[in-house]
Amino acid sequence: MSGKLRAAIIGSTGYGGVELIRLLLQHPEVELTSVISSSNAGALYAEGYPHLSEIITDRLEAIDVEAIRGKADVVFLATPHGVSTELSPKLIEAGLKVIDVSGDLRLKRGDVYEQWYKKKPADPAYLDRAVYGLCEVFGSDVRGADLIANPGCFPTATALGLVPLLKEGWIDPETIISDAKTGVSGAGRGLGLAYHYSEINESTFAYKVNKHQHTPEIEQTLSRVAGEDVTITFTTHLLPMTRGILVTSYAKLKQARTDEDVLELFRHYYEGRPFVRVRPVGKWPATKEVYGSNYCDIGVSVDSRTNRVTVISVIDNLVKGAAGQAVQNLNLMMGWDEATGLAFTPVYP
Ligand SMILES: NC(=O)C1=CN([C@@H]2O[C@H](COP(=O)(O)OP(=O)(O)OC[C@H]3O[C@@H](n4cnc5c(N)ncnc54)[C@H](OP(=O)(O)O)[C@@H]3O)[C@@H](O)[C@H]2O)C=CC1
Ligand SMILES: CC(=O)N[C@@H](CCC(=O)OP(=O)(O)O)C(=O)O
Repeated sequence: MSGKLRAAIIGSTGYGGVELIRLLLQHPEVELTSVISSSNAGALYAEGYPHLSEIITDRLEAIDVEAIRGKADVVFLATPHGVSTELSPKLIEAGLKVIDVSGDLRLKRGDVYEQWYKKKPADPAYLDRAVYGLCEVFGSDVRGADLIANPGCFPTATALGLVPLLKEGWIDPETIISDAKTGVSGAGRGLGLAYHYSEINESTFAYKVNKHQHTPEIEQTLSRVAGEDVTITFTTHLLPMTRGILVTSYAKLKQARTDEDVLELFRHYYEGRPFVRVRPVGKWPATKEVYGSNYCDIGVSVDSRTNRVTVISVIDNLVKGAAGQAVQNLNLMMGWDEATGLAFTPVYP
């Protein structure tokens, strides 16, 4: 026994799962004990991911709650929507801690989940029990929790760019528009026509317009922070890049403010938070500047003619938008330093 926390990953063969492996392998308090697959148990993990040859020599294991209980203390679920709905209650009842990277436990209202995900919602007892792990905003709820709903990629970037303004009541909640762009790894490793090289290369397009499943998740966070119902216009676009999300949000300020006022508000709100970097006025963040890292970089500006604020936030969808925030949540759950195992620099260029 190493004395480390033992971790298993269900959905380990997907992009979220393989990113969790990268992060957990160099986490000083964690030992990765089980990589699990619903479809390929028995195969060598590295056969599907040759970049991990001689690094991960394990074979994939089947989903077996009893076996997982014998090998792990915490389970990460990086599975398609609908899987955690069924599996998380069983894992929790077996005494395991669970961090769910999928959308199944994020929305507190089952009817809203069903409307946007077109799937049966989880048992309300587990929706109540799941702590929504947007670390910089609700991190204090995560300490000591055993079931975490890890936020979605777009909701992380969008909410971090709007929360300080709503918390202080600086913007009119009815005027928020968020325009989001993502790389193709956001869609996972599965094949799809839209992600075919010749379809997305040298092209860009909007998708799920007014129907994106992250809309109610963003609204749930913003409403919680604002203390009133917030409804936003949210549009996602696919770009020909592998990783990265950039969200541009616009809203009407209730009073005249300057660039410096808004900058100061953001700097104050995120003071001491290791993964949010607020850029100086006029310096706009790029996705490449957070590539492979757990940072969310934010730039702000006020248009004095319209008294609208523009906020630009960027993350790596697979790190701060998925595996990195999941590890950050693990750190908070366990009472470790929030940045344990995550203090690496972005890959640049
Ligand atoms: N990609 C991203 O940027 C982000 C993804 N997410 C969410 O994380 C989750 C995983 O996404 P991602 O890794 O991109 O997706 P992938 O499609 O790359 O991987 C999903 C994995 O789930 C496993 N799986 C499929 N069906 C089942 C099943 N019935 N039971 C258990 N496991 C199953 C598959 O592996 P196998 O067949 O080996 O079991 C597959 O490798 C999704 O819910 C996604 O929405 C969240 C934030 C960002
Ligand atoms: C490019 C692409 O398709 N991205 C996905 C990102 C969603 C995701 O990753 O899933 P969660 O709902 O679990 O956060 C999408 O827009 O639906």
